[in-house]
Order: sequence, then C-alpha cells, then structure tokens
Amino acid sequence: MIELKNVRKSFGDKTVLQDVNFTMNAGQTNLIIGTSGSGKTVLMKCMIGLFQPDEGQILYEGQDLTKIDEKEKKELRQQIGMLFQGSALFDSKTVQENVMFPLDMFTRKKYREKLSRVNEVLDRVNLKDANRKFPAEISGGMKKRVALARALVLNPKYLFCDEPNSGLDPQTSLVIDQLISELTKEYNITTVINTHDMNTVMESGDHIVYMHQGKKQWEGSNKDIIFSKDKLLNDFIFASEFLRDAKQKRMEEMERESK
Ligand SMILES: Nc1ncnc2c1ncn2[C@@H]1O[C@H](COP(=O)(O)OP(=O)(O)OP(=O)(O)O)[C@@H](O)[C@H]1O
Repeated sequence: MIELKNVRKSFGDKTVLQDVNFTMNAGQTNLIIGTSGSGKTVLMKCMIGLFQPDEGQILYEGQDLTKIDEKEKKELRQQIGMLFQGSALFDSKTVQENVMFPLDMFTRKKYREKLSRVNEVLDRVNLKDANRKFPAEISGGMKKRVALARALVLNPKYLFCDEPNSGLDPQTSLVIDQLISELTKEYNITTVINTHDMNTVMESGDHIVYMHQGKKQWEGSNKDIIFSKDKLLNDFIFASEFLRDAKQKRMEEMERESK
C-alpha cells in the first residue's frame, strides 16, 4: 500500500502538485491519468523518490519515503519494479541477460539459480524461447514483455509503469494491460501506471486518480467513471461523440444489470 498525504511540489514559483492525497492498495492496478502538463510525471517521480516533495508524506506501508535515509531508500528501491516508456532494454544484451541484470546487480545468487528465476518470469510473460534473442530481433510487444519480466524478476511489492502502451497497437496494448493486471493480482503488487490510454482506463482501472492542474480532481474505479458527473473528467475521458455514446450505452447496460 502506498499513501500520499498532502503532497506539494513547486519548481521556482510554479506549483506543480498541490495537496495530493490518495491511497493505492496492493493487488490493484492504480492509474494516474490527466492532460499533458497536469503533473502526472512529477507525481510519479515524487512517488519513487526521484523528486523530493516540498511538503507532505509518501508512505510505503507506513514508512515515509521523504524522511528515510539513503540506506533505507536503497532497500525500498529494491522492492520497486519499473517499466519505462521505451522498454529501456540494453541493446547489446540478450533477452536473458537483460532480465538477469537486476539479479546480477542486487543479489549474490548462483548463476543456475538466477537462470532458473529468469526462465520462470520469461515463462510467466509468455516468452519461452526468446532467451538468446537481442532486442533488435523482437517486436515492440515482446520488448514490453521482456521489460516487464525484468521489472518483476526481483519479486517487487510495487510496480511503476510509465505509459506501458506507448508505441503499441491496440490489440498488443490490451495483451500487455491484461498481463499487468493478472500479475498485479497474482503477486499482490501495488501497481501504479501513468497512462493516456483510454482502453487501459476502462479495462484495467481498479483505481484511477485523475489529475488536473496539479491537483487530484477525481478518483474512483473504471465502473465509477461511467457514472461520474465530474465535468472536467467527462470532457477528458469521453472527448469524442463516439465515446460519449459508448458511455451512455454502458451506463444503461450497468443500470439494467443492477436491477
Ligand atoms: N524539472 C522540472 N523543472 C521545472 N518544471 C518542471 C520540471 N518537471 C516538470 N515541470 C513542469 O511541471 C508541470 C507538470 O509536468 P509533468 O511532466 O508532470 O506533466 P504530465 O502530466 O506528466 O504531462 P505529459 O502527459 O505530457 O507527460 C509542467 O508544467 C512542467 O513544465
């Protein structure tokens, strides 16, 4: 569980985050959404300790990231898996070497043990026979799965994903979203995703935080979003007539189902 309490961040005289409060639970896919410049990236960087907020608390199971020393921060970082926008694989390393990298860096396990763990996670992301391939030889969707395997190899309690679907076609995006959601539940991970992808919002959003001009404007689930009356949120999510019609239909369906 990650809790944010009254988080505030400014750059010079520009306030970028103001009184941000929320709780992100384990086993849930938590999304941060909002227009460009609303503060999502700064928020995520505060959450992983790359930026120090000016005020407020960032609590990992009650332990305040803004107050802990470097040694404790290092320990906490080892419990955090990261999936970066462009997958960020090492081009000169094979798939196997890429996934093994965190084990080489942070553990003293024997090669055989490391290989067994690498194979376990590669298998879990449905990439069984790709060990010896280089990133240039595999598709964008496969690269994402390798990056996901690498993010999971140390068994993290927390998983941060920055735009996991950027550069992927809608169908491959859905596969990645489903995989992240499944793994989140299976391993009880607190997953935090920064996304612009509305399919992700509607399909995977167990908990969604909508940011507007540095403030939390709305939060709720993908079911709540259908019934939300928040004008800013509605204008943002259901921007086209097509999506507004789809929302109306879904709302009617859900009302019928609940009777
Ligand atoms: N290091 C920095 N120094 C000064 N201002 C910054 C810095 N990083 C971000 N900002 C400002 O903070 C605001 C929020 O930026 P942020 O990158 O968090 O937006 P975002 O919601 O992630 O946008 P996008 O969806 O386009 O990535 C912007 O006005 C940006 O210019």
